[in-house]
Amino acid sequence: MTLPVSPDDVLAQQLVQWLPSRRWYAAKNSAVDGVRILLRETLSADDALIVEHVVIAVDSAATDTQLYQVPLGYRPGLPDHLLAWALPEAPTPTLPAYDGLRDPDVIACYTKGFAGTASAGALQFDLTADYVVEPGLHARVLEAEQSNTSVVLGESLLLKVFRRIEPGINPDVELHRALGEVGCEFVAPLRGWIDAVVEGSQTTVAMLQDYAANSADGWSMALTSVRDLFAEADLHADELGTDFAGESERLGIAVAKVHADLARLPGASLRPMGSGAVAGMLERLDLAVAAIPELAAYRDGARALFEAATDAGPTPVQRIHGDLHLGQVLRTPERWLLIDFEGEPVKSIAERQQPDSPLRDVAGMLRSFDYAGHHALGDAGPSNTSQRMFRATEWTERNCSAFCDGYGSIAGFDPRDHAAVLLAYELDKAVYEAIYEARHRPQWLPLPMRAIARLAG
Ligand SMILES: Nc1ncnc2c1ncn2[C@@H]1O[C@H](COP(=O)(O)OP(=O)(O)O)[C@@H](O)[C@H]1O
Ligand SMILES: O=P(O)(O)O[C@H]1O[C@H](CO)[C@@H](O[C@H]2O[C@H](CO)[C@@H](O)[C@H](O)[C@H]2O)[C@H](O)[C@H]1O
Repeated sequence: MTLPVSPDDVLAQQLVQWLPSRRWYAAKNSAVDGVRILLRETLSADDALIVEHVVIAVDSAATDTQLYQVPLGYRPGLPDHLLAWALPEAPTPTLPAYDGLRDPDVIACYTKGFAGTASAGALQFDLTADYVVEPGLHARVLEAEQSNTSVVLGESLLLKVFRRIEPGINPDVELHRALGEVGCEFVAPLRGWIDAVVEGSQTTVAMLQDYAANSADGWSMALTSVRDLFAEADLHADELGTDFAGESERLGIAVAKVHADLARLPGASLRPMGSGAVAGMLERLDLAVAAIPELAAYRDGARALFEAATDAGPTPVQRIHGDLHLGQVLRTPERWLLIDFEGEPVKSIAERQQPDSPLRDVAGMLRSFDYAGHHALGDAGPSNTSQRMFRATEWTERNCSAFCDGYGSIAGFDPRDHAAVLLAYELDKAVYEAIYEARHRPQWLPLPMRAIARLAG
C-alpha cells in the first residue's frame, strides 16, 4: 500500500465538510465549528481495503456537542458505486475514504465480529443467549436512509448502526431486550448489539435483530387504502376492498399488548398530567412559533387545551415507544411488529428513558392516520373543502376509531375515555410535526397546521 490514511486532524477537516450533506446528520441547520475524533479503531487492513470504526464529537455554537459514528472504508481506487459516498479529498495525497456502510466488504467486518471470527478491538459484540451468527452473510444496505443506517444480513438479520449516539444503553436495544425477555410477539427478536467505550462510558453503537423479510410498513399500506378510496368515487371507506379498518384494529391490539409488556418495567404508576408537562408542551409550541410565526394565533387555545388535561385525573405512566407512527410498524404475514424504540429524536436518552403516558403513543398513531388520510389531497390546506377532503376525513375517523377499539379491547380502558389527555398529546405531537416539517419537508407543513387549527383554533 503506497498511500496512508488521513491523520486525525485532516480526517476531522474532511468530516466537517462532509457531514452536513448526510441524511442522518441531525444538526443540518447549524454550522459545524469542529470535529474531534474520539475513537478510531482499525477493524481490518490489507492492500485492497482498510476499515476503521470512527466515533466523532461535532462541536457547533448553535447546539450541544453531538456524537456520531462513521464507519469508514479506504480503497486505493474507489469503484464508481462508492464515489457518491466518498469524503472530500484530503489536501495531501491519502487513500480515498468513504462511508463504509455502503460497502459489503466493510460490513463483513461487523458480521465477523458477531461471529467471533475477527478481532473486535474497542468494539464489544454481544449476542443474546445461544444465538449464532455465520461470518459470510451477504450484506445489503437499506436504501431508505433514515436517522440511522440499517443493513440486511443474509436476508434474515437487520444490523442497525446508530449514527447519533449518546453514552449509555440505547432505548432501542434496552426495550427490544426487555420485550424479548417477556416473550412479546409484536417486536422483531433482538439477536445482539455492539457497545464501545466512548469518553469513558459504555455506549450502544449498533443493534442486531431478525429481519422481517415479507413485511410491509403501515404507512405504505394505509396510503394504498386511501389511494383506492380516491379512485372509487362512489365507494365509502368501509366498502373498499382495501378498507384498512381491520388492520387498524389489529394494530391497536398489538400496541396495547406491547404497552402491557412495557408496563412490567420499573417506574409504572398512575399520575395526573402535571404542570411540568404542560410547561414542556408550551415550550415546544414557542419553538414552533419561532419557526412558523402564524402559529402564535393558536397559543391561547393550546394553553387552554393543555391545562384542561391537568384537571383530568390520573392516567397510567410507564415506558412507551415514544415516536409511534405508521412508518414505525411492519405488517408481517402473521402480525404487526413495532420497530424503532429509540423515542423522539429531539429528546436526550435520559429524557426518553423516563416513564411517559401510553396515550402519547396512541396520539402518535391517531396523528399518523390523519397524515395518511389527508396527504394525498394535493392542496391539503384548510381551504380544501372538496368532496375528497370529506372522504379523507371519513377514512381517518374510521381508522382512528378502529385503532382505539382494538387498543381498548386489550388495555381495559378506551383511549377516547381520556379525551382531555389524548387531545393534549395529539396537539403536542402536531406541534412537534410542524417543527419537523418546517425543517425537513416544508411542502408537508399544511398537514400538522390543519390539525393545530382543528385542535387549538
Ligand atoms: N426488523 C425489521 N425487519 C424488516 N425491516 C425493518 C426492521 N426494522 C426496521 N426495518 C426497516 O428499516 C427501516 C429503518 O428502521 P428504523 O428502526 O425505523 O430506523 P431509523 O432509526 O433509521 O428510522 C424501517 O422503515 C423499516 O422499513
Ligand atoms: O425518522 P423517524 O421515523 O424517527 O420520524 C421522523 O420522521 C417521520 C417522517 O418520516 C415523522 O413522521 C411524520 O410523517 C409520517 C409520514 O411520513 C407520519 O406517518 C407521521 O404520523 C408524522 O409524524 C416523525 O414525526 C419524525 O419524528
